[in-house]
Amino acid sequence: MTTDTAPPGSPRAATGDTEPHILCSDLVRIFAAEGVEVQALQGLNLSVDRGEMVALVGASGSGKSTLLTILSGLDTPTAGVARCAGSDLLTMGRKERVQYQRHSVGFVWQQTSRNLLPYLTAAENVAMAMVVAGNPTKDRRARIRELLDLLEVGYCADRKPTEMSGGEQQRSAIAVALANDPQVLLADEPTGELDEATSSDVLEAMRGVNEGLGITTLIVTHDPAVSEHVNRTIQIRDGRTSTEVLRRREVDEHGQEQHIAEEFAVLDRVGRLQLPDDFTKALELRERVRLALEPDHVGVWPGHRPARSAPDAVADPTPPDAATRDSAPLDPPEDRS
Ligand SMILES: Nc1ncnc2c1ncn2[C@@H]1O[C@H](COP(=O)(O)OP(=O)(O)OP(=O)(O)O)[C@@H](O)[C@H]1O
Repeated sequence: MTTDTAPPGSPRAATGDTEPHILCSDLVRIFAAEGVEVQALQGLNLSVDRGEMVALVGASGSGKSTLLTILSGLDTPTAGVARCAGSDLLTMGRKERVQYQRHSVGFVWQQTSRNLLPYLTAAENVAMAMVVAGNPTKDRRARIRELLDLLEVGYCADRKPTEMSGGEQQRSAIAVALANDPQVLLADEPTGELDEATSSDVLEAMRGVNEGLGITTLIVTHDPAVSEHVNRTIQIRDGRTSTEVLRRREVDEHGQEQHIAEEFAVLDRVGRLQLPDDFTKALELRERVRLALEPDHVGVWPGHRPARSAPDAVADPTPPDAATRDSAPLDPPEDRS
């Protein structure tokens, strides 16, 4: 277990929780297929506080679905730490795993056919999730109505999936995922099969659920518009978290509300970080680089170019090639892809 201190002002600091609601530390998942090993997760670190809504983005094959499948309890990591809603996902036994899947997490998949049984209505689909989890029958009808109304699909209660639009199906799927009051909602490309306007509605519905019920929400997506609906977007690259964009609102000196987005590189416990592709390409950084500690930043220079004024960039931290890249802001990940 790694220790983790809640940053001041974070939801965890406010609630006094000592542990993030989702915690992955040096998480590894290796798949062996036809004698070849694939390292889908290569020491991934992730910390999400209770009540946060976070988007996970990244290129195809970067490990997003692998991570979500582990967090949903459907797959077991090869090594590392993975804890979610108080459960240890590496050591939990079969019985605990079933309880975890039924009560601690709710899941929404991209394919509506995987979320809803086609021969049941929306209300029956929610009821089925409750029955399977052994939830008491008392007040079940009222609870189903309440959930469908919350997702604004109360009028679809008696409709089967084929009688609903894609957006209505995904909203009903969210109601199913919430049937047993999970602490964490996980969604893998929930808007992957929807058009832009419907996607926005579904993401807004998820935000409503996150804010209204306080459910910690993690969404894997390729949808660049997701950034408008979450305060934190984490990019995964090659099985590791690489950058994070944090968004906040501020009122400027003219009383106008400003939306501010800042991108950060993720630094892990042992000091590793990933430089963005466009940075490494711009300076032809490869294999090894020169580093220098400055009073308020760390300089990085190409290792293959000779430093004109000094053979050792650490001894003389201002080689002429350094230019001013160290102060260049990172672009949002979606803008770079
Ligand atoms: N069951 C499996 N067996 C073998 N390799 C796998 C398995 N599942 C995933 N992988 C491999 O692990 C890597 C990460 O896959 P993953 O599905 O997590 O990526 P992703 O970021 O979700 O991609 P996409 O955005 O295309 O869904 C890929 O190289 C993939 O081929």
